[in-house]
Amino acid sequence: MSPLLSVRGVHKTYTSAKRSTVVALEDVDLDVGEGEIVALIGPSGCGKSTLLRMMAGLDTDFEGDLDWSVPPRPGKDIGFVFQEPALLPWRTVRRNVALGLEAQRDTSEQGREQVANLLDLVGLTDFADSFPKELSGGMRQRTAIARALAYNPRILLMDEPFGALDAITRDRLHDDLLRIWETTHKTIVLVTHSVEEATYLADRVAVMSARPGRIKAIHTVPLDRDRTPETRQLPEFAKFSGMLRQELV
Ligand SMILES: Nc1ncnc2c1ncn2[C@@H]1O[C@H](COP(=O)(O)OP(=O)(O)OP(=O)(O)O)[C@@H](O)[C@H]1O
Repeated sequence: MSPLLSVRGVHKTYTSAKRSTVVALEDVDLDVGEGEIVALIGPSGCGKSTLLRMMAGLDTDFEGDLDWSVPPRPGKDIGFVFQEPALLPWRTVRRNVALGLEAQRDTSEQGREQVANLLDLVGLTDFADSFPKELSGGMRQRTAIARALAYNPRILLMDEPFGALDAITRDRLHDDLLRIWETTHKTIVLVTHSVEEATYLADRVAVMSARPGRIKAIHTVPLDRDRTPETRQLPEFAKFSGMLRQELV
C-alpha cells in the first residue's frame, strides 16, 4: 500500500510559560497508507493528540518531517473530528454540515447534493432541519463526521471521536464509520483509548509508549476488513485486543 503520509523522525518539545520543557514526542516514524484506517493508542499524555494535530497542520512547531504523497491543501484535504462535536448551535444540522463548503464559497447544486448525500450516509436526513440541541450525543457526533467529510478531504483525523458517548451509541457509530469507509474509502487516523475500538475499526494499530511518546509497536489487525457486530465475539478479536491491553501496561 502506498503511503499517503510518512511521519519521519518527529520530535516535539513543549515549553511552558515557566520555561519548563516537556518532551511530548521522540523519534516518531509512522506510515499511513492510502485508504487505510490506522489507530493510535497509548497511555494518557503520550502525545497522541499532539501527533494528530501535527498531521492536521494545526501544529507546525516540531522537528522531523511529515512527507505527504501529495501536499494537502489547507482547509480542504484534511478533515478533523474532535471528542466534542463543536457544532454551531444556531445552525441546523444541514447548515452545520455545509459549513466547510460555505467557507470555500461553494454554493453549487453539486455542493448541496453532497451535503444531502452525507446526511443520508450518517442517517440524519430526517433531522436535517433540527438544531444541535435537539439531537442526541450520537447524532451530534454523526453531524460532526458529516461536516468533516463535506469538502471531501483526503484524510480524516479523529481524536477520541466516540469517547464521550455511551457504549451502545459508540458501537452504533463504529458501524456507521465502517459503512462510511466502505462508501468513501477515506484514509483515517483514529486516536482512541479503547483497545476494542482500535481492534474493531483499524487495519493497523500503532501503540505508543508513555512520555516521551514513541511508537512502541505497529500491529496489523488479524481480522477481515468486513467487520460486523459478530466480529466482536470472535476469539481472534479477544486475543488481539488482549494483546494490545498487555502492551499498554
Ligand atoms: N500546549 C501544551 N503546552 C505544554 N504541554 C503540552 C501542551 N499540549 C500537550 N502538552 C503535553 O504534551 C504531552 C502530550 O500531550 P497530548 O495531549 O498529545 O497527549 P495524549 O496522548 O493525547 O493524551 P490523552 O490521552 O490524555 O488525551 C502531555 O504531557 C501534555 O501535558
